[in-house]
Amino acid sequence: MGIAGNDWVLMKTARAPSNIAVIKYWGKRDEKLILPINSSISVTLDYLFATTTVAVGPSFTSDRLWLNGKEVSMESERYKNCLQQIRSRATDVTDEKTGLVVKKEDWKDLHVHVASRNNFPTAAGLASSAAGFACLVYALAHLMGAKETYEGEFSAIARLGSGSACRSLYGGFVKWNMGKEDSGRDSIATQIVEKDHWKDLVIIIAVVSSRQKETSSTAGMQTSVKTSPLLHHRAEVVVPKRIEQMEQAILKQDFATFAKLTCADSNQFHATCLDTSPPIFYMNDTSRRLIGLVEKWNAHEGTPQAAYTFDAGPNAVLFAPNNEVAKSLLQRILYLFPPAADADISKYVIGDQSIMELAGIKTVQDIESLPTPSEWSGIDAPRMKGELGYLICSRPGQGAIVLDESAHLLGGTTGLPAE
Ligand SMILES: Nc1ncnc2c1ncn2[C@@H]1O[C@H](COP(=O)(O)OP(=O)(O)OP(=O)(O)O)[C@@H](O)[C@H]1O
Ligand SMILES: C[C@@](O)(CCOP(=O)(O)OP(=O)(O)O)CC(=O)O
Repeated sequence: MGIAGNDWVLMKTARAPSNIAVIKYWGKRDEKLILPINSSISVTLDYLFATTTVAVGPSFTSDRLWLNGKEVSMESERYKNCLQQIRSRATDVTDEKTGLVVKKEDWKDLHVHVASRNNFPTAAGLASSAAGFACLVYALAHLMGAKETYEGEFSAIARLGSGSACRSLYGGFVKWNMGKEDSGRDSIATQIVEKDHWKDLVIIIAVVSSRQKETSSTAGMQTSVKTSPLLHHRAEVVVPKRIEQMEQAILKQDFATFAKLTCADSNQFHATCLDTSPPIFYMNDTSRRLIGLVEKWNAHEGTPQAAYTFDAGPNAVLFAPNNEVAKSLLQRILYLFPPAADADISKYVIGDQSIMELAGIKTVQDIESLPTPSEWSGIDAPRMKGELGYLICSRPGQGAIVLDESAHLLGGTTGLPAE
C-alpha cells in the first residue's frame, strides 16, 4: 500500500517527563531561537508527565492541537518551528501493522493532529511547557522517522518550543549547555548521569497553588534581561562556577554541596525577579514558610538535611538524600502543613507511596499526632491546616519514551479525540 488511499491515519504516542532546574535558566540572548544567557542543570522528575499522541492522515485539513481535552491554536511560532524542524528531517516510514508507506517527500503535505495531556497542573510553574514540548518533538520524530544528524539535535528542536523543554528529553541529571553559536546548534541538553546514578535521592513537590501564574516565564525573563543588573552578574560570574560545582556534586552524590547550591541558586533567581523593574513575585507566604522549615531544620542539625528550589511559581520542590531523611522531611511538612480535617489522605500525598509507608502515615489522625520536630520544641510551631494544596513524592525519572497503542489519545480511524 502506498500513500494513495484517503482513509488511513498513522499515529504515535509518547510520554515525556517534567524537570526541575537546580541551576536555573532565566534570560535569553535570542528570543526566536530561545538561546539562554547561561547554562542550567536539572533533575528529571518521575510521576509528572505529558502524554502526547501525534497523528497524520490525508483527510486532515489543518494542524490541530487538543491540550488537556480542549482545542487550542497551533498557530504560535513555537509549535510551528518544532513541527517544521521535525518535518524537514522526516524519512520514508512503513507502518508495520498495515504496510502503509509514507515517503519522505509526502510528509510536507500531511497535516498533524496532536492531543496531549499533563498529569499535573498546566502553566502553574511545574514545567508543563518543558514536558509538553519535549513530548511533542519526541512523538513527531518517531512518527515521521526523523533522525538526529548530531547528538542532541532533538533537544535543540525541543528548545524552540520552550527553553527548559530541551532538558526533558533525557532522564536523570541533565545539563543544558548555553552554547556559543548564533544558529543555536550547540545550545543542547546532555545527560550528566542517568537516574540510577543517584537513585536514593527523593524529591517532594509541595503544590502550593495550581493556578496559572500572573507573569509567564517568557515575559518575566524578558523584563529581567532588560532591567536587572543582578541577572547579568549572575549569568556572567555566578552561574559558570555553580555549573561546574553542581556537576561535581551530582557525580559524587555529594548532597551537602548539592543542597547548598540548589537553595542558593533558587534564592538568587528569585532575587533577580525582585531586582527586575517592575519586580516579579513568584513565591508567596507559604513558599517562604517552606523555606523556613528547611533552613531551620538544616541549621539545627548543622549540615543540610534537605534542599528547596522554586521555579516561576509558589510551588516548592524539596530534596532529601535518601528514604530515611525523606521520611523526616515528609513528617515535618505534614506536621507544619496538615491537611484539612475532611481531606482524603490518598489525594493529599500522591506519587511514590513508599515514603508515606515508611513514615507509617495512613490517616489524617496519624498526621495530627505527629511529634513536634526537635528544632521546633519549646516554640509554638505554626501548624497551617489546609494551607498546602497537595504533595507529590517523586524521584529522579527517565527521559522521553514511546508508548504502545493502548495509550493513544486520538481515535484510530478518525484522528480526533474521543468525545
Ligand atoms: N502537554 C503539552 N503539550 C503541548 N504544549 C503544552 C503542554 N503543556 C503545556 N504546554 C504549553 O506550555 C504552556 C505553559 O507554559 P508556561 O511556561 O506558562 O507554564 P509552565 O511550563 O507550567 O511553567 P514553568 O515553565 O514556569 O515551570 C501552555 O500554555 C502550552 O502552550
Ligand atoms: C524558572 C525556570 O523554570 C524557567 C523556565 O522557563 P521556560 O523554559 O518555561 O521559558 P521559555 O524558554 O520562555 O519557554 C527555570 C528553569 O527551568 O531552568
